[in-house]
Amino acid sequence: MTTNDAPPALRIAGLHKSYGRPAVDGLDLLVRRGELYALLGPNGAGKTTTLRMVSGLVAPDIGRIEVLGIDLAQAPVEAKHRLAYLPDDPMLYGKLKPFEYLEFVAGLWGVDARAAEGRARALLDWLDLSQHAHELTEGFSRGMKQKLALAGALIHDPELLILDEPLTGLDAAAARQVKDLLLSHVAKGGTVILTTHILEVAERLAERIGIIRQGRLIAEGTLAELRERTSGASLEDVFLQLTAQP
Ligand SMILES: Nc1ncnc2c1ncn2[C@@H]1O[C@H](COP(=O)(O)OP(=O)(O)OP(=O)(O)O)[C@@H](O)[C@H]1O
Repeated sequence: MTTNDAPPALRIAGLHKSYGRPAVDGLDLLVRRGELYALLGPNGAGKTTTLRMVSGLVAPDIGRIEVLGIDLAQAPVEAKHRLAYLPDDPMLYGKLKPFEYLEFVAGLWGVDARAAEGRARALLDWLDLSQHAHELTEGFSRGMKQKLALAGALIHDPELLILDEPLTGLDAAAARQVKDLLLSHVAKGGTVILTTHILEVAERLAERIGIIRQGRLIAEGTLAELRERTSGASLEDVFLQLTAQP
């Protein structure tokens, strides 16, 4: 099977989830392998709920999710092994040091200890956390915790990386490190799906952008394609036009 025949990184069809009112309301989405895809939408549009369903943390009411061609409902363990999900409020274990945390996460994924050690070192170096290797994470700043959680998400080298607001609260240097890491993941053939309210991030990083409103995909394309659909000059103009009520 060639790469072109390979199933997409993510295929979502007819996805619904209601909490009394619909949070996700008939969502269809396709993300190709090797793509960096940004999912945008106003507050409460259903972005986090979608990502949580794709990660297997929340069960859909109706709909189908395929991760790299694997049906999440039929083979949840196999599908979840191929992805990593970084929530916007990741949980770390405060009494662990960065290496211990990464070793622990690697163990959960069944990564060989030696491979995990090398990978942990490389990730901590990349994210500029090596000088804090001997400190407990409970003393880390929010940005440092976020970077360590990202390292944890990458420790088993997932093909599909799903991130909810990965750059919120990071300073300029940390944001650059994280962006470079995401671009490198994609350059190596991995896929990244992220949500962000920082439109500049989507503008600069994403190959394609999907905009959801009230649980449905209302527009999708490259920035140039989205601009063509509207009279917007910037992504902010496009976003505000497309998501304006009603
Ligand atoms: N566990 C839950 N229980 C009840 N309602 C929920 C739950 N999770 C999400 N919702 C509701 O579903 C809707 C979509 O929420 P969701 O968090 O997916 O939106 P979002 O696009 O990620 O928003 P934001 O940009 O503000 O993070 C909202 O109305 C929210 O209140």
